[in-house]
Amino acid sequence: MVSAVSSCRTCSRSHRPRLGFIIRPRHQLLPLLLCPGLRIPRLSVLCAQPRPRAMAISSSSWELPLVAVCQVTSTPDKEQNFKTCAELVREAARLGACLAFLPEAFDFIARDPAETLHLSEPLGGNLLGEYTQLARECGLWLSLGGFHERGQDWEQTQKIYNCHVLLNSKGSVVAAYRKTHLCDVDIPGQAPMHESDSTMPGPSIEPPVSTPAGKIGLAICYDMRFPELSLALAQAGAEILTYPSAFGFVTGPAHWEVLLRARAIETQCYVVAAAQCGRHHQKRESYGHSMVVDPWGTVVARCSDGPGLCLARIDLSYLRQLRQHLPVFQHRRPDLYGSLGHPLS
Ligand SMILES: O=C(O)CNC(=O)[C@H](CS)NC(=O)CCC(=O)C(=O)O
Repeated sequence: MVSAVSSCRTCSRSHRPRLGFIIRPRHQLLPLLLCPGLRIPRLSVLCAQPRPRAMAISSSSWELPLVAVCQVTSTPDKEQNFKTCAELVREAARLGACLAFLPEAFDFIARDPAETLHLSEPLGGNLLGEYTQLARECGLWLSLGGFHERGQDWEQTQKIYNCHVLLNSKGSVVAAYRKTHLCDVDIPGQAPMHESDSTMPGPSIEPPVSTPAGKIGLAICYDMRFPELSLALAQAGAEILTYPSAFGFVTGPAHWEVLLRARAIETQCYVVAAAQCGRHHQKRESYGHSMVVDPWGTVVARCSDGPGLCLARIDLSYLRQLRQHLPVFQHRRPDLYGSLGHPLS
């Protein structure tokens, strides 16, 4: 089967396909023929949609939008970080993704707050210019998960925003969300995090944005601990929630996957979480485990250890079916606990 020459479903040419794997319901791995022209970076898992048995498959999964989740180890070296991210984004485009997600602090992870401030840039700076060109060159949308942004108030505050920027395939900024919950935590066994030393909390939640993969609600990392935000985004129409992250090694194993799956199940959204991994410098290390969760709560794609990417298809007809079968948003009791879902209107 591997050596047969056939018409490729990825590039439509005839060639000898190469063997990859697809995850099936209940975590069976099934062999899959992949396009050999594509250099697959450290593990790419293409995922079928696991569904509850009763749900029909309405369309061929090959027609569904494909998204790529990039996992990197940012360091204080901005130029090198850009090179690594750009390589993954180009790979995502070659693999057919319409949207690539980069993690929080994709631009850099500095050694201390002073270095963070020193390396930061405004949205109109050089780095965003390079990403604009990259989006255009590759013809895909980019979720830039957490950019250290010098905002309009930089001169007065001398602090930055942790800004999640969404670029369309022409490289235009279509949304910018500034992290609203800052991570000021001291957890035994993990380096203390005092994000507010260098960063201002964002003033608002952004309405979900229409993209080729679905309506995206923007959030960042620590925000995932606040279901109020994800419910507000879901009630405002989000179909995909995004949590670009840099989780630590104590909270990571305990909370990361549980929180992401809970947010997916309770909002009935896809959840995309691109993560930092590995050692950034002497004082900082991140947990990795980038993943995509479907609205049923199944992890449909995950990155392996180290930098790389994984891919998932987004099936909005499945999401709509699931919301019909399990209409939790019609069963809420705001008369008992108030309404969390209308701050965006
Ligand atoms: O520092 C930067 O440059 C970018 N910002 C971050 O990495 C932020 C603040 S230190 N990290 C988190 O929010 C981790 C949350 C976390 O680990 C948890 O919720 O358990």
